[in-house]
Amino acid sequence: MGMTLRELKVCLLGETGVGKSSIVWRFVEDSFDPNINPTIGASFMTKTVQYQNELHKFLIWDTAGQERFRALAPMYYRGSAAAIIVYDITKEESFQTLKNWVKELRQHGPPNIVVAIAGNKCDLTDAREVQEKDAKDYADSIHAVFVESSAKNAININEMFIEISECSEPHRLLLRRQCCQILCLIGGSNTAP
Ligand SMILES: Nc1nc2c(ncn2[C@@H]2O[C@H](COP(=O)(O)OP(=O)(O)OP(=O)(O)O)[C@@H](O)[C@H]2O)c(=O)[nH]1
Repeated sequence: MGMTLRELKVCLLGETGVGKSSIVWRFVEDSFDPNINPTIGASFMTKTVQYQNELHKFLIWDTAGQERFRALAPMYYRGSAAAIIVYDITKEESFQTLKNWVKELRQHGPPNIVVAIAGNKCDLTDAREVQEKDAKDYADSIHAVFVESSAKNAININEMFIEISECSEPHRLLLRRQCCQILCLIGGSNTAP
């Protein structure tokens, strides 16, 4: 029996150096490079995982966090089903930048985009500047998925992508149902499947 394939376009946003590329690298290749270079423009990767008898194909756009690339971001978040906004738990300023990304997505992003907030580098607890509870409360207030992650130690990376996929699912099923109804109407039937 064939499996259903679901495609999900995901973009990563957040200040430079918070670990966006490292998160993608950990998810796609299950590896970590402490000397990874800053992203130029954006990079694209895909990964397909099997989850509950379905194949979930993630189409991942990793954007560059450096200010000079900021204007490019809309090209990547437009049309995305989900956005992972990353901050660094050891840099309070990166959490403020995250809030600006949330505002921008609300104003200019797709209306039903699933937002996930990742407090990355949670292996560096001694240098923590952002309290987990504060970030979680903020994420709850905007109905976002929230994890503290470590690309270095492979904490909550796979889990976050699966959660994003689960959150996106009802919307996608709803869309499919609407498509079916439209097709039935075109075909002259008034009974939706
Ligand atoms: N300790 C620790 N370091 C990390 C972690 N994730 C990333 N880093 C390090 O943080 C630095 C920046 O990581 P990147 O993945 O390049 O960050 P980025 O957000 O993609 O940066 P830009 O491409 O400039 O936007 C690198 O030295 C990484 O090795 C983590 O979970 N823990």
